[in-house]
Amino acid sequence: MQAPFISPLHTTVAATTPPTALLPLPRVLAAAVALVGMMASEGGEDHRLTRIASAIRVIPDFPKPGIMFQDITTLLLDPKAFRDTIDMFVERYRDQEITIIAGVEARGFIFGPPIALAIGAKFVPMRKPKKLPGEVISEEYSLEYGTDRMEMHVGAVQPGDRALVIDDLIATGGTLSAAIRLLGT
Ligand SMILES: O=P(O)(O)OC[C@H]1O[C@H](OP(=O)(O)OP(=O)(O)O)[C@H](O)[C@@H]1O
Ligand SMILES: Nc1ncnc2[nH]cnc12
Repeated sequence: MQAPFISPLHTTVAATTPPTALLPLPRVLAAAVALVGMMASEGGEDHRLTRIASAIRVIPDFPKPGIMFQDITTLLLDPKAFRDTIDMFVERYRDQEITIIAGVEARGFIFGPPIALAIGAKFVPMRKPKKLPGEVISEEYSLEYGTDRMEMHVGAVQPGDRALVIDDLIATGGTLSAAIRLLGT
């Protein structure tokens, strides 16, 4: 089994300290979702994690030297591991009054919608620049290998909404932080 990819924000941001005080409206149950972050914080307590961890392929030096790329496309080829992944998030968040799943392009678009449907929440896409047709708000952020900008439709989130951000992993945390700032805006 590969070594779990460390996702330091998951426990502090998503699991234990929702930064609702920082972002009063809409309330953001911050959310991090890093599949592998969950593995790192929960160890081997759930037998499903072993299969999920094994299903994620690690490709060294992609897209540039020094990056250990965590490839979730191999997880998608394993229906049981994919199902277990969705189920674990649903079990964790279904009773937390979440009204919005915010999925980060592109891999948050794979995991976010099934979780949203299962918990009865709206799905809000957080997109790369110039993809959304309506009025947008945007945030720039730094990545492990570059910079990017994220956009969200104005009005997608209403006061009182409680949002969960879904993505496949956290590396620097820049993407997740940008998503939280956007939702707070
Ligand atoms: O914690 P961070 O350093 O911000 O990195 C994590 C982000 O990087 C990856 O997406 P990427 O920007 O590569 O876009 P993609 O999903 O479209 O490939 C990943 O899916 C996260 O969104
Ligand atoms: N190490 C990594 N693996 C997969 N996607 C990433 N995005 C940023 N860093 C990454």
